[in-house]
Amino acid sequence: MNLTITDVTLTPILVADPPLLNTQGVHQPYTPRLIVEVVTADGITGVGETYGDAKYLELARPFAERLKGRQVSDLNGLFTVADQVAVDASRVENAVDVGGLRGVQTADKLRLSVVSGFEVACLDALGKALGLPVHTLLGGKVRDAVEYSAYLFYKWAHHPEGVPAEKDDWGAAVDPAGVVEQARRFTERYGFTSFKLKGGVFPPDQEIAAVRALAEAFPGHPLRLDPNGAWSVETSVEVARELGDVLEYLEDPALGTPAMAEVAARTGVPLATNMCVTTFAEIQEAFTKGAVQVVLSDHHYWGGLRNTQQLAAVCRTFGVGVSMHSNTHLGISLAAMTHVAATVPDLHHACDSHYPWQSEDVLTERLTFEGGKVAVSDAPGLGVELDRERLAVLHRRWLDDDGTLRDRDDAAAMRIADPAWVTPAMPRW
Ligand SMILES: O=C([O-])C(=O)C[C@H](O)[C@@H](O)C(=O)[O-]
Ligand SMILES: [Mg+2]
Repeated sequence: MNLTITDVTLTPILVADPPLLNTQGVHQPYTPRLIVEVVTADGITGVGETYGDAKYLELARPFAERLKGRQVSDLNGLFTVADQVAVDASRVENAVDVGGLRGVQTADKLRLSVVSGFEVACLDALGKALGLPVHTLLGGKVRDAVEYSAYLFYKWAHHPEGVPAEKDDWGAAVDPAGVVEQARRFTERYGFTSFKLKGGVFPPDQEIAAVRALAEAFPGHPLRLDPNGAWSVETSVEVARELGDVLEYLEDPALGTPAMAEVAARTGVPLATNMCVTTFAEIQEAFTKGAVQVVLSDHHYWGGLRNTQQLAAVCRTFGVGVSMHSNTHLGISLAAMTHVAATVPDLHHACDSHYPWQSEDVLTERLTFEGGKVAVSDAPGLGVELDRERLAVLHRRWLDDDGTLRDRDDAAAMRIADPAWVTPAMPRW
């Protein structure tokens, strides 16, 4: 068996995205992703997926060059390679990530997000070469299916008039009744039993009313609300007081570890984060201050599936819960999330996934949710197959774009509907 990497292909694509609202603005009609393929000397191809914005692409290209001649099994070496790739200072100075939804941008965060795509591709190739599923390479699954939550968004019925976009059949959700209707569709289509509402869009009293309506429609089901740090400490404490009896956790109510610690000290509602703890360096302060009770891991942020396991071990050590965060992603990443989640012993919360919002994919067969769960594949590697025709179509869309959609910009998308829109100063309420 020859595990030497002989070729690496990077395919940036644009995938359809519905008009989902968050505190920064609204999703653009198409969003960039990067598909990574590594090929071994034996002709085995492994696939990975990560962010596709220009700042990731410009790191992924020199990274890919350095991989040729290395072994797909040399996963630790990926971090050494990442350190050799220079990050342009302008990419990290005063910059925020994912439209401001992932905290402050750093060179490390950029590098780790790139490593994650390659690590998954290497694990897929290695698994295929050995005839073993990725979860076995990670030490073995402790469950046969991974539970996901319904990721509810306030949304418009369609993108603004005149903007080229794919249609979606979810309808609008801009009030409590719309949110409950969307939740019903999620349960009918996918069987989800827990619900997360993306907040920070409307004033808190309206979002409290939406969560109350969900609690009434789905009594006893786990509920979460995530305003992406849009509230002051006082507002966060007030919302926690109002919704404490129905929330499984409140996600990033306030921005930054000190504010989260203050909120945590003043409420009994557990706080979750994918904003103030997104790297190992941020753990110590947050955990010693008791700022978060649940960390939402994300293998793209943390540098891959093995780092996600390490994060879970640190959380376990400190008695902090762990679950999973999601941005827009396709089936390769859902498969990767499912493999790693299957190996984490104490995963007590359903994971987030945007996948139901994605009508397009690059796989020959979409992954499915049964009873809100994705079955853990025992096929070699990730257990997914690339649909090269679809990949080519979505890449063509990326090639044809004049640059406006190649970098995610929720504020720019919002300005099309509301020219006066400026990214809100935080805290917004
Ligand atoms: O949990 C979160 O904070 C997110 O999922 C961030 C995402 O970027 C989401 O808010 C979105 O895509 O609008
Ligand atoms: Mg969040």
